Amino acid sequence: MKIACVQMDIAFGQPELNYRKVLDYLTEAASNGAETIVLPEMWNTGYALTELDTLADSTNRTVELLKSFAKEHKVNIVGGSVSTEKNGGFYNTMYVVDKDGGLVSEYDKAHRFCLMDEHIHLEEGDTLGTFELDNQTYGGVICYDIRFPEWIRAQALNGAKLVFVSAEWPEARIDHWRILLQARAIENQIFIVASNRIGSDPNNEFGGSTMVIAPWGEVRLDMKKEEGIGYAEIDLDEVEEVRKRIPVFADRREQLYEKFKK
Ligand SMILES: NC(=O)CCC(=O)C(=O)O
Repeated sequence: MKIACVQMDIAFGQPELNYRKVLDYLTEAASNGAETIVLPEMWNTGYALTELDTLADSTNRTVELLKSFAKEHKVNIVGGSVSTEKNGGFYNTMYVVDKDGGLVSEYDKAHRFCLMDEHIHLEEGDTLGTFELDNQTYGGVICYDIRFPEWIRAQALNGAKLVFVSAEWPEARIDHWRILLQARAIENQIFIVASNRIGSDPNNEFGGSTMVIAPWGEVRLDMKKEEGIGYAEIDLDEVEEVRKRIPVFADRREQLYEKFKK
């Protein structure tokens, strides 16, 4: 599978500019033969959280855009995340559409990041975020979620051989980003495909380092701070090869862990 990761700057609080830019990137990736395209976190508004009442997507605009693009270009899209308004609150929502234009996942970020005020402005999600594309199970999480190993493990235990990550991760902690992503790949023996933004907003400079990491831990793509699209070829059979080499999942002792759970 040819994967395209979009690493872009996001215009703070300016959805019109961001929708146009994302459409251009989707068009470029599809014309270069991508089968699955991955976008970063909160790409419609950035972290303009105090303005969500006027800026968040409350009309299904993002879903309609992704669905029609996917169907026309026969491409899967892991639509990063966008700020949404639904059920009387605001959410940080990842939409995934398949190449027939079907919505296969709507995942709301489960862990709110207080250093960026998410706990004040956003509701938390409570679904797992696994989904099916081309008869394979995948996982999807958003940024801060990667600090919770049990959350990614839950996705792996539910069959995800690859977990997509969409992020707005600041440069100040980019070493954590890189190490955490590699750890999540190695401990779960899965692919991690992670798209982060670059540029800055009034509060943070963002660190890029969009990466694809293989189940043995090798970095197959690292975009550093370059704006644009990074491509990688992925063969999910590698997951089984690594699990044969070191049978972590067969050796897990679930009952032992339950015994000492606090
Ligand atoms: N947007 C986010 O969730 C950022 C998470 C982050 O920066 C971290 O250190 O964790």
